[in-house]
Amino acid sequence: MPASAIERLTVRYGTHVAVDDVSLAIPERSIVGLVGESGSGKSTLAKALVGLVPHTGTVTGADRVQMVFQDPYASLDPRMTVGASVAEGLKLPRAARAAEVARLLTLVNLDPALAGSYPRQLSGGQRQRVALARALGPRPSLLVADEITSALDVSVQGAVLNLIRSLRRELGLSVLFISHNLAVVRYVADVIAVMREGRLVEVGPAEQITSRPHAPYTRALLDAVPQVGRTATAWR
Ligand SMILES: Nc1ncnc2c1ncn2[C@@H]1O[C@H](COP(=O)(O)OP(=O)(O)OP(=O)(O)O)[C@@H](O)[C@H]1O
Repeated sequence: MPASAIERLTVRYGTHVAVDDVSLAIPERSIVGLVGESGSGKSTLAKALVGLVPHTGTVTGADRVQMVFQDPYASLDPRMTVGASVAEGLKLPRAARAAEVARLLTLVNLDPALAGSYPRQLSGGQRQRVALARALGPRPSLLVADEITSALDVSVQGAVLNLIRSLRRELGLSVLFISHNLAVVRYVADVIAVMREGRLVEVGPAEQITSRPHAPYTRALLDAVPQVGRTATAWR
């Protein structure tokens, strides 16, 4: 049984159909990469999955879902310490919170001493780790990561991708990983879904989609990333 399933999902903004009759399963403990150009409907699909936009069709298995966004600066309150931000979503007695915050920061490979820092004192990569620690607080079974490496320097993108893979392994998380960058998606995902103009063009194992795509559109996306292999190797 999949961790989460989207069936015949349609989202309209006025007369514009942003997501058009999309069905997609996210298997347990797997990372599904959703790739497509800007405006193809990826974020809208994610928002519908977590219940942020009205839609038709059904979504199952998204009751324990958390979402992380592109810009950690925007998602973290600049006036709150890292520790307070991470603690915010925890349903724990006050006395137990500090230990849990330290556990969560350690889980995302941050020094627990950073709990006393403010977002402005951290690098972009560290801020994105804090956003992840905050999302992991409520112990989600499904994580939706929407362009979470797009605002980061290439030099730290790989570390965040490796973190997503290790969180899946250690916590048994399922992940919907959204990016316009096929090289990034290929590195992190088990399954790749390709989206164009609100529709799914094709879905399959990452290896097949990136080596033997069926759709001409996927081939064009691949051709636009000539260094896929080399980039992925550089992140290891
Ligand atoms: N709140 C909104 N109101 C009206 N139209 C919207 C709204 N949000 C998105 N759209 C439109 O819906 C379509 C899909 O947008 P969406 O943001 O889901 O795409 P995306 O693939 O995530 O692209 P990007 O990576 O640029 O965010 C686009 O045509 C966009 O202009």
